Amino acid sequence: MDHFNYRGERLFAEDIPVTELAERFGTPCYVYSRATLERHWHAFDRALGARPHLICFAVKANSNLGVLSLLARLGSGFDIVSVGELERVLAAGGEPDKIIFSGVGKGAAEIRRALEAGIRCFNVESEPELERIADVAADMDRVATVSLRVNPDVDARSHPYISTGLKENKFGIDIHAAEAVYRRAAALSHIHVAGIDCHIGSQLTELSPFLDALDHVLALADRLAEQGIAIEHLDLGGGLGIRYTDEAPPEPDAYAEALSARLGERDLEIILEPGRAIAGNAGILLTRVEYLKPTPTHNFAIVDAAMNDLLRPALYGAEQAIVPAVQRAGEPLPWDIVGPVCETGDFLGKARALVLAQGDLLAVRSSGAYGFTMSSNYNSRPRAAEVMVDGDRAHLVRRRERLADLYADESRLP
Ligand SMILES: Cc1ncc(COP(=O)(O)O)c(C=O)c1O
Ligand SMILES: N[C@@H](CCCC[NH3+])C(=O)O
Repeated sequence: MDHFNYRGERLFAEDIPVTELAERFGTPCYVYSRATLERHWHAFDRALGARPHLICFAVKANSNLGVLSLLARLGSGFDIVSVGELERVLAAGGEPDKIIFSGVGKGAAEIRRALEAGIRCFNVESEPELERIADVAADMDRVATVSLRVNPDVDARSHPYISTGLKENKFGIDIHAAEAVYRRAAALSHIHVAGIDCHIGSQLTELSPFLDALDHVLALADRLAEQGIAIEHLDLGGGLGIRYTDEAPPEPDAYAEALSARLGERDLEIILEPGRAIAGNAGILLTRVEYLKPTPTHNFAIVDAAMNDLLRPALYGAEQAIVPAVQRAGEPLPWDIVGPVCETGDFLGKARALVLAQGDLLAVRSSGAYGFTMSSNYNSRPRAAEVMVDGDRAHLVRRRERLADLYADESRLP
């Protein structure tokens, strides 16, 4: 049995034809491969070998309970950015002491709930956040373990919306200001300083920005050690890219090897927070062609999935491969694959050379990360179903929303 991989070389879990999945579960529909998710998680875990480490899946990439529970059973940790993600991880059976809480805007109630649950560490993104965590922890008579997320001013060379490590970005604490904040943290009685955290962006296709950032982080760790502030772990964030079309990102092995070479004999636990590299090429979005609409300038294939289901093309101009479930003979035409939403930006792909007919089933590849999690009810469209394929079986891990769900919690004016 073979499935997908980072390079997206295989499309579907072979044991079940996607046509059957579409019949059973309807379209649009997200389909995930259990074997691929597991293989990708193990690839990171194995890559770090005997070095003490924790792979914390970035929940924002895919927060389906089926996906999270599968990873929890492998022993995965989780990187969360909200109390909503925390509750999902706990509901999926994730271990609290393997949860890392990132994000620039943690609310007091979120901090309280995370402390109550017993998470492993807060990645602190500003001095006022540090003070808030200390206050909440003092109020609860707990000690909060923290890392400071530093901003090393390194260009991830990714899309500007998903680059996070430049000094003009809102993320992290300027690495030059970080020492003073560490000194403050070390002096707070309800704070335990454990690590340094750094995440410079997503969909990185080269190693050098990661290594530049690591150099800055290691230099900071050395300066802190001189001041008596011992660092136990380095959290290097997520960000390793995947192949959507023709990218050739490094594999986890190569990444880990380069990290290890830099780390040498240092006694530091490594935490990684991969999201996309685990889930991206473990999922596809199935959609059906509703209408073909050739016009004098463009051929539009109107499909039943839209920007509310998969936002990446509209938001970032992202290109994801789109392939028909059944290949038709004939001369390909350039088709714009568009959804029913009332926006010109509602497209899944542009000028794709395909032979199409009304009713055809298409798969948008590499949709397992930042697909469903970024979906919305725009145009009052119900969210798609999510299905997990496991060998020759498939089960629904989230049903398609019913129309009544869309207004169940609203009320008319009295
Ligand atoms: C703090 C943090 N950790 C981890 C991730 C996961 O990133 P990726 O899906 O690129 O691995 C992100 C998103 O970029 C993030 O902001
Ligand atoms: N949503 C983005 C990635 C954001 C990463 C979150 N820090 C994408 O689809 O590429």
